[in-house]
Amino acid sequence: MRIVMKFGGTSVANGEKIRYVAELLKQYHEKGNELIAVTSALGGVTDGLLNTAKEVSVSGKVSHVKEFIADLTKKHYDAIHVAVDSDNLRSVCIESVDKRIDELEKALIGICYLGELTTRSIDYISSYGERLAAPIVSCSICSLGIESKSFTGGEAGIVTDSTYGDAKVLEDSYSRINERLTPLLESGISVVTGFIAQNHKGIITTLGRSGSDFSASILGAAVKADEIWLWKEVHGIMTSDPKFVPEAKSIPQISYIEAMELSYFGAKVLHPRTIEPAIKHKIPVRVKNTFEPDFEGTLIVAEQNQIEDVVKAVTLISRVALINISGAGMVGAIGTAARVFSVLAGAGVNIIMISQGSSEANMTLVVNEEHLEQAVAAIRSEFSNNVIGDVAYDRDVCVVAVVGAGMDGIPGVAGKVFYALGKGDINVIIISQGSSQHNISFVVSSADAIEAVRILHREFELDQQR
Ligand SMILES: Nc1ncnc2c1ncn2[C@@H]1O[C@H](COP(=O)(O)OP(=O)(O)O)[C@@H](O)[C@H]1O
Ligand SMILES: N[C@@H](CC(=O)OP(=O)(O)O)C(=O)O
Repeated sequence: MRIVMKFGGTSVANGEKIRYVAELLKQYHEKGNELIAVTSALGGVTDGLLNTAKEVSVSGKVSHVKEFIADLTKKHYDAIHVAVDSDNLRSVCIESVDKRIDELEKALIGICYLGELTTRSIDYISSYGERLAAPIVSCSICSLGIESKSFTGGEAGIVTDSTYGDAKVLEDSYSRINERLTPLLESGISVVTGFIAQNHKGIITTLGRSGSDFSASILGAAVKADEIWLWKEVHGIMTSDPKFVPEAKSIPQISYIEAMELSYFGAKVLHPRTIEPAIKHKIPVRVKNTFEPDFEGTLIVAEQNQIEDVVKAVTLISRVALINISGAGMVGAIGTAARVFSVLAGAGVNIIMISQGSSEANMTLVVNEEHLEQAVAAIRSEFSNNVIGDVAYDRDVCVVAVVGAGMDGIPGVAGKVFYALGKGDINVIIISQGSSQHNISFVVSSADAIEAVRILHREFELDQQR
């Protein structure tokens, strides 16, 4: 089988884990599979890079850069010493890591002096997590006697537009990746950085946080893989986030559409755009636990399962905010909603949920918390003519969603959801159901959110073995 295997930050968190991953790849390689590995940054490194860049762009403290670089160097040197056996390979690996850390240090010091951090520089800085990880994973594979070379996403052929932080992949990437990586499949395992790509000028771009899943899917589609495997620290896609719902169970099979809805509604197990290239080329995606490789995990496929559960999972999106726009002037004022949407689009704000009562005197929107200030400012400036009386907001909210294609056309699901919440004394602030009928989502206060998820998980008996 031809498989693209992606390992997330928790799977390559340190030298021991990288070595384990290399051994896992070796086993699958020796069984006759053709493999491409996609690696994320060592756990926590991307956050560290971003936090440091933000901090020094304000404080201008070069000493802070030096401390961060010393820690980062130690973390990667430690990993190399454990993950790479031969002295020769170790020094090759250290040389490539040293070169990258040196570039990174210069860039961070530049940010200290400039005192500004553009979206382009954020992508450049955050790319170093994966750019430091890939040579270590590759050298670890080599030290087990298998040929391996590492590539950045751009070197592998992923070219995007210049929407830094959330770049869109250009269509010609697929044939370029195929030309560059397919000939290497027979001889060994190519290791490609997840998350990062480049624009047509060769400037680094990123595919959005947690974008390594998406990278794997792009590469899988390009080399016409039989399957794409995403290795994680969990038993696949589960009926809820096991961090909040310890009884959550692994879902053996799920459709592309359900997986997309789950990731859109906050299941952090999958980057929301991961499935797009897989759907286009009908490639099955497996989500597996790195540390229990014999457990089947979840298979994501085009077809629905024969025996459908009405609800497959309950998800939670935190770090969102609610905006309530109200005013008597909105009643019958044609085009108000269009103006709100267009002004928010212009301000780069993504709307997660919308609700408008038939009285038309108010409209409620849910946006990512980080977009709240720009959203409120944009709406206030657009409606200075008193159509809108007030723009209120609340940061203390979460979106909860029940997801499952089986609820399509089945009466009573919404009734069951809201009856159970009522019984549990959970106040629902707004409700939304898409016309796809694959989800019902609603907003509750942050204080109630985890309890709401647990209540629904029990109500739909998701804690029972399937
Ligand atoms: N429905 C869900 N199923 C499985 N994991 C979930 C779900 N919702 C949220 N998660 C979280 O997603 C994370 C996925 O595993 P992780 O190894 O961190 O992936 P990666 O390193 O690829 O980002 C877990 O930490 C888990 O808590
Ligand atoms: N390292 C990047 C990309 C990524 O996908 O990471 P992970 O696979 O650990 O979620 C991030 O933290 O966003």
